[in-house]
Amino acid sequence: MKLKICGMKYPGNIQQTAQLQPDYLGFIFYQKSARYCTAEIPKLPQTIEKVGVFVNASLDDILAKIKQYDLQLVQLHGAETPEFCLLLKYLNIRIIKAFAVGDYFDFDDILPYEEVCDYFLFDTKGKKPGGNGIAFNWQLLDHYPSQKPFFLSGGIGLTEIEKIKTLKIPVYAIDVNSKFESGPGLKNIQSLQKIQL
Ligand SMILES: O=C(O)c1ccccc1N[C@@H]1O[C@H](COP(=O)(O)O)[C@@H](O)[C@H]1O
Repeated sequence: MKLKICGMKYPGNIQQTAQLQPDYLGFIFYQKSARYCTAEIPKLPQTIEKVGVFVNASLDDILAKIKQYDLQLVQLHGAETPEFCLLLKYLNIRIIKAFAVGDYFDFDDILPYEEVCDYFLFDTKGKKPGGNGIAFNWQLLDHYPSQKPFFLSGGIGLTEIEKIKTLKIPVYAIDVNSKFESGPGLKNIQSLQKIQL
């Protein structure tokens, strides 16, 4: 199982987190988030892929951030349409399409995205578009109908990681965020060091 650490904001903290060699580091480009990233991202080891997280951003905005930060993937965490994803795909941009999961989830919703994104991500439906710090009922994924690899996110801490390891669902990567913070965007390195996948 791969690891994405999301919501990075402070250069020194980014460098310390990178030393833990996660597979992905995520940077939030959603202005209303307390984790909104305006930092200069330090040079990272090539094994770490930089993911820009966007919520209903314009194509121009996404392209500008990809260029400015040399992002390898975009995570679309809003109501982006399959047509919008297709536009990005034509530009050779790799896409993680996020879906908010409530008490119920209709997997028909992911079908139009099957051909136009590289990964799915399932996060908890909450008051905010992301970073709510709450887990959803993962058993809803028992009937996952797709072969596409997916990220699991939403309130994942050390206890949740241990539970995820026992699940039968094919989790490609876990995405951790607020449960490993000392403050918004400031990751707690000691807690992150305890992650064992
Ligand atoms: O973290 C944010 O502030 C955020 C804002 C807007 C979109 C996505 C955001 N974060 C993503 O939310 C999930 C779950 O985070 P948490 O563990 O529940 O805090 C994660 O995928 C982040 O990428």
